[in-house]
Amino acid sequence: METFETIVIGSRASELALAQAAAVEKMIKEYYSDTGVEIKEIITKGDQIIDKPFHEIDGKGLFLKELEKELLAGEIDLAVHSLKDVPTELPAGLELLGPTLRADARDVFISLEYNSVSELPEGAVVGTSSLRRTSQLLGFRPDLVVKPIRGNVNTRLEKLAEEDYDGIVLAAAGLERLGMTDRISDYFSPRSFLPAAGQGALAIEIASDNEGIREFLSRLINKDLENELTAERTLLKVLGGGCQVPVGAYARVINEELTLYGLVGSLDGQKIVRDEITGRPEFASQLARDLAGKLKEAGASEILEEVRNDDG
Ligand SMILES: NCc1[nH]cc(CCC(=O)O)c1CC(=O)O
Repeated sequence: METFETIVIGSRASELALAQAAAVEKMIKEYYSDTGVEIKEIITKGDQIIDKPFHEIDGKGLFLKELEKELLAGEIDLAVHSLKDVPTELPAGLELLGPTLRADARDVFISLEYNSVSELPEGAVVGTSSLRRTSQLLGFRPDLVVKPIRGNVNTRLEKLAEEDYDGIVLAAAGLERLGMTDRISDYFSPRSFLPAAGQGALAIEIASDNEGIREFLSRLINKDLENELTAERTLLKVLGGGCQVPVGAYARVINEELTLYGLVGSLDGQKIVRDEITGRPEFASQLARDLAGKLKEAGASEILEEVRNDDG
């Protein structure tokens, strides 16, 4: 097997991205103590647009393009991303390695005054720009006012303190990576308030022709995690989604059985279709297709069609 003196990881320059790259660096060093790791910071287009919700910007792969150019040019060996920000289809010549690490997949509620969403007074204002979070929040509290909020995790926490939000919803994983879990007021159960496909997991992207790095990193891959994420991402893909659709997906392998939970919801939370499926982990993608079929039968396609039309 080819050995590497130094592996170059490309990362966005944000604090969260750098923390993710550092997690992969640490992991590589645990497996290969003699290999050096260098982190190359790259500013992406997505980092420069801060004033619009994700689903309004020419979204797909916004944060990835510059990193992908460097991968294809052989300037970096691998790029680390939050898996949930990686589109289900990648450009030619690039691929994801099997997953290695997943932090807490749950969404969390953060408030300076209230311990949970149920404690919020009628008409309270909750900050999120995610269609998936909006639908689920309004699904169990139709009286809430959902107000868009953007920026990185730190910016959103500042807005919570300075603007008129009673609470915000974020991913636990981001806060965990930044060492800020003490800000969390409440954790949503991932089986009832479904996270985004791949939430909390790190994706390692490589150039497909870089067989050396693929083989070198293959022992970092976690098989159960790979099946869980295959199930979640296949469900999202079959339902035709990216981060611009109100689709939730969450899978766990327990005692050699994989259970996949899926949800599609309208933006006002009035129509929510959810279901789950259990089977053998190695059939992850088939299970996801079957669950997508069940969700469609229950009305998911109509809901997604309406959301697309809403978007204009
Ligand atoms: N949508 C933005 C985004 N992309 C990745 C994370 C961090 C969590 C993760 O790695 O899944 C976040 C923040 C959030 O959703 O609160």
